[in-house]
Amino acid sequence: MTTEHGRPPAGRWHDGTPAVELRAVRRTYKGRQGTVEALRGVDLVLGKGTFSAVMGPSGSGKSSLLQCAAGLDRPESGTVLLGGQDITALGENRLTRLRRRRVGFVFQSFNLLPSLTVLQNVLLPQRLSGERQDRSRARELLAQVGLPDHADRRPGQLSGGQQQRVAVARALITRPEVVFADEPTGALDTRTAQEVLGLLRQAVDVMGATVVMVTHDPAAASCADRVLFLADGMLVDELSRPDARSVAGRMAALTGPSAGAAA
Ligand SMILES: Nc1ncnc2c1ncn2[C@@H]1O[C@H](COP(=O)(O)OP(=O)(O)OP(=O)(O)O)[C@@H](O)[C@H]1O
Repeated sequence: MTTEHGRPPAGRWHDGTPAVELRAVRRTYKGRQGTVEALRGVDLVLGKGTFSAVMGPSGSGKSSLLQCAAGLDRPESGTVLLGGQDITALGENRLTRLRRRRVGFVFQSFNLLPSLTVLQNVLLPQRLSGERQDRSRARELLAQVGLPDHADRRPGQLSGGQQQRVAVARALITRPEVVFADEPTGALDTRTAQEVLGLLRQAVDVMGATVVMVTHDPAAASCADRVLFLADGMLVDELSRPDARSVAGRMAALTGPSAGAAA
């Protein structure tokens, strides 16, 4: 796998099948300050084999959207479907099993286990879900993310960019239908960020995965097929085949002095 990414070969894997669907999803938080409506009725369909970026001002509901879509959190009301299956109707144990087998995660802070080797970290989702641990696939993925000789090292011996590559390999080990990435490049320098984005892009283009990525960075968002813009818990805009300049322009409209009017 190279780490370059260009424009997606549009629709190579995307046949119109929905990978993730949100229907009238609401999420509220009750706190001392009162009730916060983090998501106020979000409807969304993300096609199989597509790369979507989620952007919006701070507090607009991006993480809440990702958490609900990934089955890490439950909406107050509304429905979330993964591969056509209603995950909001599942009990905790079945939801956990489904997440482990069918969903991959990449976080800003890498979240590798320091006491495990790189190879063991990549195999962890299979170990947790009780599947056979496929060491040859793990080594293959490590080679694809550019770390063929790092399997026996510990995460602490790797750079931030290398750790995030391991996290991408780990996210892909179970051949998940959807990879959810929350600010995956937030802790990386520009060049390393581009390399990690290239790996996510290739997961879509080569493996047919569906990627959903929250980001604050217009350059990162421009690697996606589609950018969704949230404001005040609602989807207010979107861009297809984005470039960094147009993404930055839309964001400025949401965060600038007349943002209320734009949203
Ligand atoms: N656990 C919680 N308890 C109370 N309020 C919460 C909680 N989590 C999120 N919120 C509130 O819900 C709203 C949406 O939060 P969310 O984290 O989804 O936004 P975000 O767009 O991801 O923000 P950021 O870009 O700053 O990470 C915010 O007003 C936030 O304060």
